[in-house]
Amino acid sequence: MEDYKYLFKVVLVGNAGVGKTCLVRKFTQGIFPPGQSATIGVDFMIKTVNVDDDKIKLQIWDTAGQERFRSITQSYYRSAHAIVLVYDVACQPSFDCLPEWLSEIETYANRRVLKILVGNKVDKDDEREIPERIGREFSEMNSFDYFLETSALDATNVDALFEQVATRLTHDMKAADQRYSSYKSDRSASGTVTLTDRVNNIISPCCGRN
Ligand SMILES: Nc1nc2c(ncn2[C@@H]2O[C@H](COP(=O)(O)OP(=O)(O)OP(=O)(O)O)[C@@H](O)[C@H]2O)c(=O)[nH]1
Repeated sequence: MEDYKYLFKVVLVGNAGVGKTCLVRKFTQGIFPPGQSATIGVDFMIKTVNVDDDKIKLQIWDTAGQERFRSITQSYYRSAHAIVLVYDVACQPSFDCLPEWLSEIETYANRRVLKILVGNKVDKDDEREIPERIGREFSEMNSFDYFLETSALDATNVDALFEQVATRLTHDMKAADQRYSSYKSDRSASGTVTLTDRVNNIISPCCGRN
């Protein structure tokens, strides 16, 4: 039997060059890759983290930001439990493209997907073009579940980003499991179940965010 409680798929999207691959490699391998080349299509890495006392496996999909790969990367949205939309705090065009990415997420991802906005490269303080306040306002106005500024170079908030994703998804999943268990025990106690009970209560244990 596999040694983990849940497996979650996390998909990183955003313009080319914002640092998606570096964030993933910093988190999964602890390195900031020198001379990182552009991602071709999609790549993935796995890391197991602990949430409470449970082992949670994160399958992290790193997508290519380049326009020519867009149709490939779109097919990864549907099965994502969480989508991390990344921009570069020192690159205004990467922030200006966020509405375009959001509309992709709305079109292709599940309605209940966890959405996180990340402003990367905060180590480039002198070159910053997007103040933190503007990023936070954008995330609030567009119903992101949370917002973080990170640096894959100096590791600021990199672990925190993925740990928060794992924690939030685990808690959501446990709550769904609990509702499912109480639905099952209500059903066995009453012997029958009405159509309204089903509509109100049924939650599959494996569909917390699917
Ligand atoms: N200063 C700084 N540079 C970074 C950071 N993260 C990534 N970079 C640099 O930004 C460039 C692009 O990084 P990638 O991780 O390849 O970006 P990407 O978003 O995966 O790009 P695509 O694969 O083309 O979509 C590289 O030169 C990295 O060294 C960071 O936190 N700080």
